Amino acid sequence: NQMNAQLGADFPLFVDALASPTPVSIRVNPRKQALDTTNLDRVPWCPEGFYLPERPNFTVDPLFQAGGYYVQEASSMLLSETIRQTANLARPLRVLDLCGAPGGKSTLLASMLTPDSLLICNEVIRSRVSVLRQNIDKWGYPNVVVSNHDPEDLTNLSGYFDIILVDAPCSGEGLFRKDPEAVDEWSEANVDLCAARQKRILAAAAPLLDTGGLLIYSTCTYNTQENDDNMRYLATNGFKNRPLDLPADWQIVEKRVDGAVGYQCYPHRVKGEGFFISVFEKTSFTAAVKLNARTFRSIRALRPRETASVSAWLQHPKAFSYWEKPNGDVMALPTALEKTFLFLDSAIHSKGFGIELGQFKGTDFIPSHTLALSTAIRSDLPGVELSLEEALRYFKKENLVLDQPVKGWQLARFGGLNLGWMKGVGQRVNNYLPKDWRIRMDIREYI
Ligand SMILES: C[S@@+](CC[C@H](N)C(=O)[O-])C[C@H]1O[C@@H](n2cnc3c(N)ncnc32)[C@H](O)[C@@H]1O
Repeated sequence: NQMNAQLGADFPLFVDALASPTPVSIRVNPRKQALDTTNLDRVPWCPEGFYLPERPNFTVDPLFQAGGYYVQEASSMLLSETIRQTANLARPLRVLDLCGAPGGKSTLLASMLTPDSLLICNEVIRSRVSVLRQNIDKWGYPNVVVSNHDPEDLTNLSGYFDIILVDAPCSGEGLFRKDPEAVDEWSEANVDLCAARQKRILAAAAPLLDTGGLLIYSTCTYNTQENDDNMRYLATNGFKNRPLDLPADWQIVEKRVDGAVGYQCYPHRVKGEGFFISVFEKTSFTAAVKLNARTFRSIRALRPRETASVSAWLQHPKAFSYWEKPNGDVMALPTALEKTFLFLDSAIHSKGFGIELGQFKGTDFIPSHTLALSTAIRSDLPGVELSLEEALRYFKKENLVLDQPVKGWQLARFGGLNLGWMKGVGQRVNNYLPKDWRIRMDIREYI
């Protein structure tokens, strides 16, 4: 009934669209270009977004496992055009993705920012942080931090950010076609709960922005109790709405509420699911918190000899400083962001920043999987280009038997992208894929 009232004459088209197949779309990683996109249709509002003619099994595509692309619903890529029209992307920005897991919009944001920008990807639900961490590791950008905080718990970062994305937990009406579980979870009581929760998240996000900073509020629902009421809440609580200029042929609907405008994708108008987005600029002021941390809490700087050995794994070794955690993990921090990380180290519980390089074991250095996937790794390290069958066996964590014997640390590669580490010992090649990255499905029909 709500949708009927909202859409009027369009309602039957909307119902028909819900019964039609879900479009499949991906967004490529601009720093790991390996996928041939020449024959793919483009997502109009995102230069890296493409539609696939059908849904392949992504798990068994090594390019997907290597972070060459992310599988993302097309409407939500509207974030790309939204940011392009409202932010100055040429300068370093501090960006917070407050409701981050599983990381779709985080990886989109990472792709758009300058390398000396900071992106914090936060997720409050602890069990969802590991999938976020894994997707961020796959994407491979050194300027991204993962954190696990309740939005109300980030007051140390008051006045700190240029952009905050609140991609809010919502009633999910826009996902009814793609995800039948979203239908079962819907109830009027849940809409009430989501609307109130979103308001609490927006209220917690507001003080974290600098004056003039952008608050981007998005949901995957059509519900006016969520989208409209929260736009109204922002417009009357220290924020000025920032309209976008979207071409009419994109068929994205403008939703006006008391002079503020948000943008709604409907599945009968766009090739994508239901999605809503709006942008607000902060007009009020919140004082920043001063923390005078002079040293990191627990990591120690590596000695010059250790630094010389580990820095050789990176393409631009001088762009990083080198550190060790108490558990022996060696990390590289981008020097442009060292002061920022020092501040963050005392301000938030981070689930890792910089690049985890690996660990010293006696005279050897065991490189980490994160390093293999990082865009900062040296491009001329020894490696072996695997066939599809070998790559899938690699992801099953099998020890490969290669045509040519190899010695020492080798990158397993596919389509030019790094998949992870192997080590040649005599005739054998040991597989260093971490256990929790192993694919569990039966690969026999794909090789
Ligand atoms: C729509 S999803 C985010 C999707 C993600 N931005 C992406 O593009 O992949 C909303 C996220 O908010 C988180 N969440 C749930 N309750 C929350 C709360 N009270 N505060 C902040 N985030 C919350 C959920 O765990 C979920 O990961």
